[in-house]
Amino acid sequence: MSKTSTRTAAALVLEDGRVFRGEAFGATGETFGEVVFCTAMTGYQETLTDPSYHRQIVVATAPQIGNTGWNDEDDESSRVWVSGYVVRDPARIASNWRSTRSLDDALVSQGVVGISGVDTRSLTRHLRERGAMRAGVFSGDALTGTEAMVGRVLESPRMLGADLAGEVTAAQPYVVPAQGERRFRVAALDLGIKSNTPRMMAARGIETHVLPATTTLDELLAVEADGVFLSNGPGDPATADHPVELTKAVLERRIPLFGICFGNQILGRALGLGTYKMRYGHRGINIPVIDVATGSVAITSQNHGFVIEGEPGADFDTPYGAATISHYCPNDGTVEGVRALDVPAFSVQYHPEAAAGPHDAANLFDQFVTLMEGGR
Ligand SMILES: NC(=O)CC[C@H](N)C(=O)O
Repeated sequence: MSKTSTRTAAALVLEDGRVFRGEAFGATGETFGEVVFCTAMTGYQETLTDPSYHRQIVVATAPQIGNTGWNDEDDESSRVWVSGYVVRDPARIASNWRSTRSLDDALVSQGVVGISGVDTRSLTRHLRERGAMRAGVFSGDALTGTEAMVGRVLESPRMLGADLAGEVTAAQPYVVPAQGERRFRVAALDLGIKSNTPRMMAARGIETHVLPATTTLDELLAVEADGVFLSNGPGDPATADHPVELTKAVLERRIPLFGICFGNQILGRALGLGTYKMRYGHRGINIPVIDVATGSVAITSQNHGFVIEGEPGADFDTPYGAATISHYCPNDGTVEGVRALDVPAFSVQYHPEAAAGPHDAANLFDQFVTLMEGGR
């Protein structure tokens, strides 16, 4: 149990000159990133520790944040990755049987600069209309004149063209064992993998070999895996040339392949599709996805700002045979999945590992198992 006692003024400054004033939350200082909003009502610990949010300042649209504190179990990686956190009304008292400290304390101890007391509804409407953009959070000595702060924001790097997987990937390969008997071995390219992904695989008898983003084809093949997994991750998929080349080699060899989010964008590129930056992306845990083949809807966890080009349900030719746009989002018609029809490969833009989020899509890990069974 702890509370934010001192009130230090803070400002969120957007690159278009709009300023939102509030109070320092977490660490005091300055931070920069692309400001994006996340509509999840729960799961802030998973969001903040998801490497895909690297270099992003996340705005929580849920007005009350921090109620369940911070625990030792729900981290999706070894640290908080968001570059800043914007909330309306932080809980003054954290209360949960698993909580070991407050959200504020967790942010302070990891040096993450945040701001509270912001009219996050107004901010979200602004971002929805103008699109995600660069921003900075300033407090303490860093809080200066608006013009100077806007200038600092304009000097910070853009998300378009950002190559960030190398900044979040594991330095060394490591293995997550299967639970119970080992049925399969998977080589997982870590572009910003979340902890729950190998856990979901382990529960299905998969031993996961997590490999750094710079892994060569020879190193990948040396794992002698039954399947290859392409993880989620931060940055612009248009920069992910090395993972795309690896993926092409995997498709040529007909090794079963499954990808999530960044991994979907990489498979899309390997199949010849382009990617583009969305106006404000999809970030939340109740986003609908339609499976074109069955017409069924899954409610899913998502966080992406880029997307593959394509028409839902359209088949297209690739160097590896035919492929199809398998899933789309009914909110805006954007592509949510792609599947190769002549080689064993598929991927989705959403998060079947669902940390946090609903479990509607968990069966995609079972589909990966089925593909690997077919590959034997
Ligand atoms: N969660 C992810 O893998 C995100 C993929 C990519 N960085 C995007 O924003 O679209």
